[in-house]
Amino acid sequence: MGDVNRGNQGRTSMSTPLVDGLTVSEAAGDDVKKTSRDQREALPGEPICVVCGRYGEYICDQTDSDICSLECKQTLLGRAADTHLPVGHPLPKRLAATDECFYVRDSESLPLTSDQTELLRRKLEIHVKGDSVPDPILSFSSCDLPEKLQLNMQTLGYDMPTPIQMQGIAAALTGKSLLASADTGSGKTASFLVPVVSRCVTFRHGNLSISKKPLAMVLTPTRELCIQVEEQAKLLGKGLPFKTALVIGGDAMPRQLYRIQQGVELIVGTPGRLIDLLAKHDIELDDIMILVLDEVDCMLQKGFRDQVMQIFRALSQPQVLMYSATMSQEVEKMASSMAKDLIFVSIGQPNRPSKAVKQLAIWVESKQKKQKLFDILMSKQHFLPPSIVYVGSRIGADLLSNAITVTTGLKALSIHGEKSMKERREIMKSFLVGEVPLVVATGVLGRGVDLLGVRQVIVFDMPNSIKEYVHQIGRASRMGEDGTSIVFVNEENRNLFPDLVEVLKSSGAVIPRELVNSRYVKRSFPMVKGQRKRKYGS
Ligand SMILES: Nc1ncnc2c1ncn2[C@@H]1O[C@H](COP(=O)(O)OP(=O)(O)OP(=O)(O)O)[C@@H](O)[C@H]1O
Repeated sequence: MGDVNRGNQGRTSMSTPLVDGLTVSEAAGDDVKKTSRDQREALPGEPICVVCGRYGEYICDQTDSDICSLECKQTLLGRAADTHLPVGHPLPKRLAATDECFYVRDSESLPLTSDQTELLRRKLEIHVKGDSVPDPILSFSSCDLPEKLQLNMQTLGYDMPTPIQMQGIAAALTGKSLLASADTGSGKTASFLVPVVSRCVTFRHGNLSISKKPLAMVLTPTRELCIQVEEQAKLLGKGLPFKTALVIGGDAMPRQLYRIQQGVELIVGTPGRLIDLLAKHDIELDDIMILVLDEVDCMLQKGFRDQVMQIFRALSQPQVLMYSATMSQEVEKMASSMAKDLIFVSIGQPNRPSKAVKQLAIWVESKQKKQKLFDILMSKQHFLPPSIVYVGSRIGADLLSNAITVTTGLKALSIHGEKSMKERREIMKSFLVGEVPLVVATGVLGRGVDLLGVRQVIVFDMPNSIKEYVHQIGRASRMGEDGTSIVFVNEENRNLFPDLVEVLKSSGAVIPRELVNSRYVKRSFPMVKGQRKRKYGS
């Protein structure tokens, strides 16, 4: 039978082949859980089922994965059979079901009553604003996505939608424009790519003309993020009439142009290179029906805003999907002016760091920062590679990465906007495959990039805004997995003290004494009777 008991967890291997009627293995006993519904939720520290996230009571003998029931074993084996992930692509991730009532199987996906919808939104902290906002979807199979797209999603391990996907996909599929915010690492990319792929494929199937003008465009602030979004779009659109073109600086323009001329459904690019391309070549954009602004608050900031608006004006009133983990009223205002009848979606509280990242703020004078960093990197207890160190300048990144290697012997590489695209790609690759344990980066890696495996971020130079800090430490956790961040702070960062204290407080992190006592921070401790009032402010 090949039964296995794993340590003191008392779990058994599930080795009986699953056939109709579900024969039960002797080892697993008569009371083996047949469906995931029969299984309880996992307690903290217990193994979880790789399929549904409940208690992983058994070990699948064929894949060695934790599973909760015969039903999930069957799903797992079915998935393994048609999984053809590209080389180097991470294995599908585990997503823990957070609420049993809401993650339901497809056959049970009946429309919700309005009370249920309200309860669901309240439980998952889904906030919506706008006219005729559709109900969130409960499963990917409930919203008429092309079958091949659903298969591709399964291959990627997307079994259940995350809250932003539940509401974002439902809203985007109506064709309405959307401004959405949700935590870093919570699945926003698929939340816009799934409707993009679905709408493009449906359009192509319904319009058999020979013209293959682009139908959708995704704009992001950095080349790294564009590369990643395009890669994900390719995986989702595999086997479908869905081709993509990557339009970023540093790569040869003729090749990019050639791809577009051959016919693509989606263009992913940075605004600068796109404008360059559009100015020099005749690219017809009149079929573009969806424009995505990823990291929208950054894209509508000075620096990008004019370029983005120039591109927007060249399109014929597309659906606009705008996403970020951080928002502001100004962004809301601008977004409303770009799209009529906008739907607003936010999950949890905007502008707060992911709760999965444990933050540590350390007060360090600027002159001591390097030594402090070396101490951390040389401590087995505190250095948790692979890690990213964020600095404020390109030269700073080069100097610090060299100093790290010389002083600690660790292989550290720098990545920033002055390096060639070839170099940037190679560094990213060696970092992601584990050849390099540490990367020292500027803001080019600060937003959006999904650095699977990274569980530690060290913010060596505090960025210019608390929002960038939220994005940077967000690299330490994807899909709610635990991560840690360390930030060095001193008097030079006083402009950000009030915001930083707010963010640390809201996450339950310890606030350094120097910050608590700083005159730049408004203290909210009650005054003791008779105590003299202190003045705060600059
Ligand atoms: N439904 C899902 N089930 C399992 N994994 C998912 C699901 N949706 C997305 N993921 C994975 O979760 C990870 C994080 O997703 P993503 O990069 O889209 O986060 P994000 O919200 O855009 O974060 P950021 O704000 O940092 O850009 C990715 O590795 C992605 O493949």
